[in-house]
Amino acid sequence: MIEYRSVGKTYDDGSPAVDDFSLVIPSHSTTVLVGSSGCGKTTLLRMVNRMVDPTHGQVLIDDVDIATRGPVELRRSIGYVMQQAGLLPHRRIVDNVATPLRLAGVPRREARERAMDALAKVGLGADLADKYPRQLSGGQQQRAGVARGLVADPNILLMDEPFGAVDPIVRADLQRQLQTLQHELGKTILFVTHDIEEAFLLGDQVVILRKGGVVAQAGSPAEILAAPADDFVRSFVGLDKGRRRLRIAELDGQRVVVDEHGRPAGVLDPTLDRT
Ligand SMILES: Nc1ncnc2c1ncn2[C@@H]1O[C@H](COP(=O)(O)OP(=O)(O)OP(=O)(O)O)[C@@H](O)[C@H]1O
Repeated sequence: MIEYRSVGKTYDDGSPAVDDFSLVIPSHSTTVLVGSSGCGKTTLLRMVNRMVDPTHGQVLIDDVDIATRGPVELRRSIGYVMQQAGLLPHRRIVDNVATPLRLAGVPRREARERAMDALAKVGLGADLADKYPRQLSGGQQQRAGVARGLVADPNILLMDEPFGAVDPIVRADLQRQLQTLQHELGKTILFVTHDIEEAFLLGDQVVILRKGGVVAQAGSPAEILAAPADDFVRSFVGLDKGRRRLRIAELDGQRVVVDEHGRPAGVLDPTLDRT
């Protein structure tokens, strides 16, 4: 479990990126921080591995204040996947993925084997292992970034807009794969995005932020959609545009679900009630 207790961060230039933020992130589930650019998402994410130290308040992991832990040791115990993958250009993919293990003192041969396993887990073939990042597509590089985040088998995985820079089809593929991996691995994932669709797709808990890291609403996607806290949330999740307000209509004896404007969103499938 990760807990933010009344944390704030003011950078040296005096701008308060986060004012007063509290949140509990349950273990073995995915929490998504979502909000517009500059609302403090990255600042909050980086507080968990001490890339950013709060100006006030505490961050606890399993009830231990992480200010009492060495930043280097802490960082090695937490997986981190960033936008643009962040691979070192002059290192082969397998060596990039093995980096967290090598830094932790794992012998070269074992680190390579484990890196190969991690690459397979994210769907990258062994033929890509000895290539350099520039020889891979953007999506493949992101997969390698996820493999590097997972290679040391951390309990916590921080993901900062990891799929932000790839096209929508590749992005959907990466999202599906993360869902499958998480189903299997059950990590505690903290994921940052500005895309509400991605947040609803991946998040068990979704935290909608306003500027200054102010929580507009936190809850499951269903809770947020069923009872948006205010007009800001209603607009942020698209409830004001009619797209998410659905009703049942009959079409040739079939029951279909349509939006406010009558555009079809899907069919009602009674067999799903039993799953
Ligand atoms: N190192 C820094 N020094 C000074 N100000 C910073 C620094 N990092 C972030 N900020 C400021 O803090 C605020 C929050 O930034 P942060 O990157 O946490 O937001 P974000 O929601 O992740 O934004 P984005 O989606 O654009 O990455 C912004 O106003 C930003 O300019």
